[in-house]
Amino acid sequence: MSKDLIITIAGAGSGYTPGIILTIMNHEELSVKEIRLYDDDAQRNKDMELIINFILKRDNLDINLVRTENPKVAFTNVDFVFSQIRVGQIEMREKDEKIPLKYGVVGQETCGLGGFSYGLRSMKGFLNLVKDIQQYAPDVWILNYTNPETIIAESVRRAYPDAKIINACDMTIAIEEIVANSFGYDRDNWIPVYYGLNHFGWYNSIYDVSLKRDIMPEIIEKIKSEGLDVSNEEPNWAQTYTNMKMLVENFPTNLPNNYLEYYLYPNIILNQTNPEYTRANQIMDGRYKEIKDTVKKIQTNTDLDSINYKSSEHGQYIVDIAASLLHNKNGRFNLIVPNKGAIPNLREDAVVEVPCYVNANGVEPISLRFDIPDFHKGLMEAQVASEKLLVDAFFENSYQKALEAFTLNQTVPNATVAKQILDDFIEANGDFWPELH
Ligand SMILES: NC(=O)c1ccc[n+]([C@@H]2O[C@H](COP(=O)([O-])OP(=O)(O)OC[C@H]3O[C@@H](n4cnc5c(N)ncnc54)[C@H](O)[C@@H]3O)[C@@H](O)[C@H]2O)c1
Ligand SMILES: O=P(O)(O)OC[C@H]1O[C@H](O[C@H]2[C@H](O)[C@@H](O)[C@@H](O)O[C@@H]2CO)[C@H](O)[C@@H](O)[C@@H]1O
Ligand SMILES: [Mn+2]
Repeated sequence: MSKDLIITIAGAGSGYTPGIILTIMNHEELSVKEIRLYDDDAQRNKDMELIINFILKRDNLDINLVRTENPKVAFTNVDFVFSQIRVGQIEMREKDEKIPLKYGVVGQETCGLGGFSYGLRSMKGFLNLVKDIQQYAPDVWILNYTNPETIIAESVRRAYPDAKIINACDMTIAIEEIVANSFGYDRDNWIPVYYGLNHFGWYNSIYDVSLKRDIMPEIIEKIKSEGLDVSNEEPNWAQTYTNMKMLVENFPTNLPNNYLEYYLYPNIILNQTNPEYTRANQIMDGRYKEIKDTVKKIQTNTDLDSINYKSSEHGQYIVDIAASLLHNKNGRFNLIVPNKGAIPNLREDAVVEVPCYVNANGVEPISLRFDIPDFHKGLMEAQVASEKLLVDAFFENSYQKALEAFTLNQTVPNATVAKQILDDFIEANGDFWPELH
């Protein structure tokens, strides 16, 4: 295969970049001649350039690597953009998590009010990114991981309805992976039927083609009796997957997305959270430190054998989507798309996460053959409405809509607290947020 593709990674300073590039380089169906690292933080971009150059040389991988902070250079003549930006970086994530916690409310990156604070920031930065991509590469496919994904997807749909964007989340494959590994299944045999909003959904069934039955009921029983095997997980994710047992004990009809813990059990999550040292602090001391340590090792030529970035499920998922588009493979992926009847008894203008086929013509969502239960529908309707109000607030510069969004969020006990947290976030976000009046 002759090498022809150019891929740009936007938000290249992210610690996910080495895993994504290693997946690209080892993928049999993608023949890439150039990878461009694009980030608006030159230092983070340079650090990643150094790491990627080291890996390419070490592994004898032949590719043209370009580093740029200039959108024109990043996007001209490119075939795919993989986007994974974090507007405001980790320092603002820390505020997203800690400000609600001051008021006894869940503080999380993508769920609850932390997710709304991130959402208003992320929409502003992401829509600028899409504007640049549209200017220099109007026909390019954007494969997006940038969070919070439902809010991003809704805002792009309103501002750039013709943009070719696929919004994907790695959470469901991570759930499937840990379930399969815990109980000895082969998930290559699975046809999962999943529905929801991003970080807010449930499995309806998991048909195993080799066992010739829906194995979701027995998976739920196994989680109830044995719990998931969290021995290979870092402590934060181990706690999350351990909490899945409680979720299925109380709601045993469907395998849930773990992120529902923030909406169904905020009381328990608050007890498990240290308001002085949140997930952002763990990442500063983890992924961020690993990047800096790796740069130092390369610069000082020491301990190079310990540099251990690997291809991962996270990279595999987005790269497989690109291959399915390129080679018309009709691969099946859970993606974040306008509902338009895919979930028949949910408002058609919701942005939902459902199984989709991906081919040369883009994304073809699968319509469920059943109505979702009232419990899920009720939870989702409140979530959809609150997320839509937040997007309205962004486009209309409306404080009132933002307050309504915050008040309606199911992690919030009352409107007084919603207003206090909103006002704190306005101050903390400054120019990262649109003006609200
Ligand atoms: N969808 C998923 O399932 C999934 C999985 C993992 C991470 N994510 C998301 O991917 C993103 C990256 O996560 P991370 O933890 O690696 O973050 P990170 O902060 O380590 O890296 C993100 C990079 O984006 C850069 N950036 C910020 N604004 C930018 C802009 N306007 N233009 C170009 N670059 C910009 C930053 O400088 C930073 O280097 C986040 O949005 C995160 O929520 C999503
Ligand atoms: O707290 P972080 O930054 O480590 O993770 C937040 C992201 O969590 C999900 O992705 C996980 C994935 O589920 C896990 O198995 C592994 O692959 O790492 C991923 C990132 O840590 C979630 O889907 C993302 O949207 C979050 O950004
Ligand atoms: Mn996700």
